[in-house]
Amino acid sequence: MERRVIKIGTRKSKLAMWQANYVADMLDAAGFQPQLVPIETKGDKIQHVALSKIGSKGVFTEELESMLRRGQIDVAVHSAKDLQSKLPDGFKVLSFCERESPDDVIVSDKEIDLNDPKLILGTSSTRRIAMLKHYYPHITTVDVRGNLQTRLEKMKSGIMDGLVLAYAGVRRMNYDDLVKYWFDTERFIPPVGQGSVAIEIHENLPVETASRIKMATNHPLTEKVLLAERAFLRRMDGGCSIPVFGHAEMESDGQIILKGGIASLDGKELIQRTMYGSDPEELGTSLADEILQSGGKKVLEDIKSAMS
Ligand SMILES: NCc1[nH]cc(CCC(=O)O)c1CC(=O)O
Repeated sequence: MERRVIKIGTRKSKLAMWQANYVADMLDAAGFQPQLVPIETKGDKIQHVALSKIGSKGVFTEELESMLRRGQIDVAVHSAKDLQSKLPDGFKVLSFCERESPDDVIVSDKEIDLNDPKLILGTSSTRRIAMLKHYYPHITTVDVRGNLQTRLEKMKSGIMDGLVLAYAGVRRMNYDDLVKYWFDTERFIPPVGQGSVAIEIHENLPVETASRIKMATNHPLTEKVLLAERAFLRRMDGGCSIPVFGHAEMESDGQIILKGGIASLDGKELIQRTMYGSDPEELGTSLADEILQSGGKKVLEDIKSAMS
């Protein structure tokens, strides 16, 4: 039988290419003929502006989605964390690949003492900044954007002592030996989706092909917890520039445990709750409602008005 070609749309950064190759390998093993189609997105081109200021949702996904819609690619590979919680009409997440550790770490070429009153850490994430301000108010943060390689160069030039990054990306780029501190998942809850690679498709992809791709790439356990996290994010109406965090795991009895919350931009307020459930959508939505009713709504509105 002829191997069906699957065109995989991806961003061009090294990490994005790692993710696309990871999916390509799984498709190859399942009898497809994968082909990478690397493209540059708006989010990659605008590097000097903080992401929270570019503002528009989907700066990393729009171009890939228009190629999916036109059938120029069959699937788009993203970090699950970069995918909007509400996809445009006609699109869906087909697969969530097996999750790597979702935690944040500090990467540096020297030892890091979190109690050092002069410590300067690089990050552009409003969530990481708010969390740092909350738990370590003496730490100074500086904005740093660009791909992992660019960020590491900026760090080595001495502007900052270390970078706060997702361990998953660090691992995939083989920078394990630069990890100097591992944040505790219980306190420093990661963002929704961190650590999992997601495959997005448009509904015009033939159902038969879609289901074969899903069989070859989807990790059902990861899918279940990610659906809970994403339902939570959708209800929170967060967007990537709001310090919303959420992380779900499967308990041994088959229940999902979902922890999540929101912080104010200055880190002074941090609302966090934990909930158990078996239906991912219901669980995610209930946790968000609980947080919104417990002061989260006010925090969210204050952030939105500060940003507009
Ligand atoms: N913010 C960008 C981004 N998008 C995905 C990852 C890698 C981790 C992942 O795939 O979840 C990173 C780097 C980081 O946050 O340190």
